[in-house]
Amino acid sequence: MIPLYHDFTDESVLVFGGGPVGARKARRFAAEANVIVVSPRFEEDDYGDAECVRAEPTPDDVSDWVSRVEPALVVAATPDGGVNDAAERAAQETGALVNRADESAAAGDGDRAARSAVVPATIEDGDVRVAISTGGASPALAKYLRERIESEIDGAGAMAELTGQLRQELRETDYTPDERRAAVRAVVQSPKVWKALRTGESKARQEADRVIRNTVGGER
Ligand SMILES: C[C@@]1(CC(=O)O)c2cc3[nH]c(cc4nc(cc5[nH]c(cc(n2)[C@H]1CCC(=O)O)[C@@](C)(CC(=O)O)[C@@H]5CCC(=O)O)C(CC(=O)O)=C4CCC(=O)O)c(CCC(=O)O)c3CC(=O)O
Ligand SMILES: NC(=O)C1=CN([C@@H]2O[C@H](COP(=O)(O)OP(=O)(O)OC[C@H]3O[C@@H](n4cnc5c(N)ncnc54)[C@H](O)[C@@H]3O)[C@@H](O)[C@H]2O)C=CC1
Repeated sequence: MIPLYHDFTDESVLVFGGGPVGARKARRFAAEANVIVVSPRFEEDDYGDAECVRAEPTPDDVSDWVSRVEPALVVAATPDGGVNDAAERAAQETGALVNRADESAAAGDGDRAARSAVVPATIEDGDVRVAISTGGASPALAKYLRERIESEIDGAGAMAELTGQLRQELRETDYTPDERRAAVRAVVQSPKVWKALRTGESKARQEADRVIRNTVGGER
């Protein structure tokens, strides 16, 4: 499996099953996509901005839903293997991606359905995103690693913003490409800049300018 970041803006995601798992996926995708959840019951507190449609499709009904909604991604999160199988087939027939919540992807690439996608454990800090998958083998491990890495990358979004700005500014100077690279690397490695970004106690920008001066000399 190869990780990709997919932009779901203006796309639809069709979720079958409104239990805890369907609701979690709905919340996740509704941050960006138009999400429709089809389920006979909706007992969770939060489905994000998803549209919840009360229905209990049989396996035969599922492809009609998929043709009508034309989703980019189908999520199969019902406890009914027949419905989830039908959702997977319908997704494949229409060219949509499919995420099965009920079936371990641990079996290995050979046994995974075509067009199948796994939802990773994700950490977001501004434009910085870290996604962790165990290839389906151990979701609990993906969650545990996510919790550990979360504290590691505190401030990364702010660091991305700061160094994004610095990269632009350095392009306008007479520094050579090698010097520019060294300057940006020194900033992202600087414990003082990280500390300034995390605590807001001192000015991160000033600290970064100091690091750049120490690395490649004064203004040019
Ligand atoms: C294949 C995959 C398909 C998919 O859903 O995309 C899948 C499948 C299954 N999960 C199961 C169980 C659990 N899943 C979680 C949690 C998460 N599961 C997520 C993803 C994935 N789960 C995909 C693979 C990801 C990878 O590659 O690692 C996360 C990362 C993302 C998310 O879902 O949002 C989210 C953590 C989010 C976070 O906290 O950051 C917990 C932990 C908990 O709930 O505390 C448990 C209980 C402990 C355990 O079993 O490990 C079962 C057994 C069900 C049963 O026994 O009935 C199956 C089915 C099977 O394995 O057959
Ligand atoms: N991927 C993951 O992280 C996890 C996956 N699972 C798997 O995902 C499945 C769903 O998990 P939960 O939400 O905890 O299950 P759940 O049984 O609590 O909820 C399932 C939902 O599906 C609905 N449903 C039943 N028949 C349906 C149909 N024909 N069409 C549409 N909706 C229907 C039910 O009304 C219920 O709202 C489980 O059966 C399990 O195999 C379970 C735990 C974690």
